[in-house]
Amino acid sequence: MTEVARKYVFDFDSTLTRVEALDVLAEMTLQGKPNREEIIGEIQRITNLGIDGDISFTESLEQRIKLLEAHKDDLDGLVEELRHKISKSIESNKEFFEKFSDDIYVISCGFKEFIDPIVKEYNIPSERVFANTFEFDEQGNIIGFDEKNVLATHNGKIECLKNLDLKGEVQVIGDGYSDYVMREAGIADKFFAYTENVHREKAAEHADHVTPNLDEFLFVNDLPRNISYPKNRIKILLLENVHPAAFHNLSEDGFSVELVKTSLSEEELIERIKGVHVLGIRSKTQVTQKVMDAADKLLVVGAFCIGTTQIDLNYCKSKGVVVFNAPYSNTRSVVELAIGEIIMLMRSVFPRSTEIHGGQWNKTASNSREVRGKNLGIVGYGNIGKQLSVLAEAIGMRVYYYDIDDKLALGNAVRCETLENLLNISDVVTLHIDDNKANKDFIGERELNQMKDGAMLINLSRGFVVDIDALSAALESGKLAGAAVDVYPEEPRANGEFHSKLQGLPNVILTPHVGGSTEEAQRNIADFVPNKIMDYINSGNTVDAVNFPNIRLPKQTNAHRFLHIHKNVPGIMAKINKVLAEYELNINGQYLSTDSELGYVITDLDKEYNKEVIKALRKIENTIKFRVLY
Ligand SMILES: NC(=O)C1=CN([C@@H]2O[C@H](COP(=O)(O)OP(=O)(O)OC[C@H]3O[C@@H](n4cnc5c(N)ncnc54)[C@H](O)[C@@H]3O)[C@@H](O)[C@H]2O)C=CC1
Ligand SMILES: O=C(O)CCC(=O)C(=O)O
Repeated sequence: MTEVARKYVFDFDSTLTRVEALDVLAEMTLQGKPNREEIIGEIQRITNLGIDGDISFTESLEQRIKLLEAHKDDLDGLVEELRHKISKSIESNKEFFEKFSDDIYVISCGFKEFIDPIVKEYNIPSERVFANTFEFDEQGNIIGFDEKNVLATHNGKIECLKNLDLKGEVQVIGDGYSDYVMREAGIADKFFAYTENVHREKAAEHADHVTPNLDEFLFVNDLPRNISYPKNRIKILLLENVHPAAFHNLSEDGFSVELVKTSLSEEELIERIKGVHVLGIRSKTQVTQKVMDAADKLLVVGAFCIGTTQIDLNYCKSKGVVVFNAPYSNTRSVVELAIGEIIMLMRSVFPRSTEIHGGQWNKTASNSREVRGKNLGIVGYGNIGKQLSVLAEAIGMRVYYYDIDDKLALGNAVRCETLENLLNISDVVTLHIDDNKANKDFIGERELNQMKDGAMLINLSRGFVVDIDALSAALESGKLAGAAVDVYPEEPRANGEFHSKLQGLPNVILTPHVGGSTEEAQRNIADFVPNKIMDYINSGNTVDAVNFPNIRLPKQTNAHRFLHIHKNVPGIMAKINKVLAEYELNINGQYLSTDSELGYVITDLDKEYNKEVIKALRKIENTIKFRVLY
């Protein structure tokens, strides 16, 4: 890293700290006053007018101090409060303040009485803090400020910085008007609009660079920092209206997140994927080879659902892109819908409902049966199938299941050796096989004919699993007495018009792929998948990845972490370790996880090393991706 003879001038309020100190002081001193909220609101309004340059700073200060009614004794409490309100990225980058201590200044229109003790902990001595000072009366009440101080005047920071006559490039880091005018006046060389705590449009417009946190500032200036790559530079694109909590979780961690309500076509996605590090989708978006070829920065795909066949998993893997899904978050929702549909179909509730909506009263018991004692055939005894098995038994059904794998029968469920056996005996057949493309037309004319006369079929798995022409023929002929279908061979990318051969058939429940669409499920997914994404981006963990060797790594403490993804070819580990040995790295730990095609090796090492090793590791033949984390 190059150390340039630069000077760094920081603002205090809303930059070094997350708050405006006088607002905090007001909260404290006005406690118990009946019109407290009103006065605090007024103080904040005046503060903002001053920051944006809409009233003179002296005026803003005078008005606020009058409203504050503060005392000298309140200041200790204020300092204590402020200690807990240091900006997150300032707090995590103490190393910069230590190493560049001699070049860092604070110029603030706040007050030395509370700034000095706070910034002292960041190696900024009182003599490099330029701020106002309070005036007290004999009882210690704060009655004003030193009006002779340039910082108590309009554009006082310009005057203050001019008087300092700093040598070298002067960079100002702040959030408001009084900061960017130093740059405009030509006294500072660069202004960085600091938006970690507050985003002021005017400041951003006048900035050489908008810096959402100190990580970004340190990154663009190539200065020592706590984190290898600022998270705000990691772009996340979330499609298909995923729950807003996902946006919240990922933005809270510092990532730049964009939400799109619908899925995108291949062409649209090819356009949008450029520069994106993380893509979040549900079941509609196809992540094809063409999309992956256009993805120049992609690290992770998050499927905010169970199914992953919409993603070319192997191609993602060959590009070193990890895919996560949410294998259990909506399981219960699908199961509850299946239970509801079994009952609705058996009782012919939908035909009765349609009749009465049409103004027809048709009280009848024909084609209306209890589910108790009836045979339920579950095809696919996985997470959904098993949970459905338990609930169906609880309402008195006899459960049969068929699965290609050997599965433990829960409760009294009975395994069927063949699909035909299950179809022959079931009153209701419900499909919960996985979204494997080999399951296309799994239920066709032959299978429907193997079902009992008057039986019902439920498909909550994938549309292509059932031959829709055959199903509609079986319903029209009366072979089947009803069906519930949630998934279709072709589904629209956004809400709107939709057509299916099954429309208008009696005792057929049609839903628009909402098996997993409950508030609870979407909320669960919005926690589960972002956690997996963050765990991979921040630490390299691949636990529960669907296309990648899984590894749970120990916590990275005081070390740099090299993540090397490569084709699993003979001799590659030896090459990696040869490079590490050549550069004499002090290795704290090394972890390896492989499958037949891919190797993922993680090396934790001491922070001090020759950075040329990174280039050497990237150059190793068959390297797919390489990242450094700290
Ligand atoms: N409608 C909706 O909104 C939702 C649909 N789903 C779909 O539900 C399906 C099941 O989900 P999970 O239970 O979580 O999956 P899972 O992977 O836990 O279970 C699937 C089971 O099907 C079995 N299987 C696969 N192919 C088979 C075949 N040809 N014959 C017999 N058994 C076969 C597997 O061995 C496995 O036990 C998936 O297709 C998923 O995409 C999941 C959530 C919501
Ligand atoms: O809710 C979705 O978008 C898809 C639900 C689903 O089919 C799944 O989780 O596999």
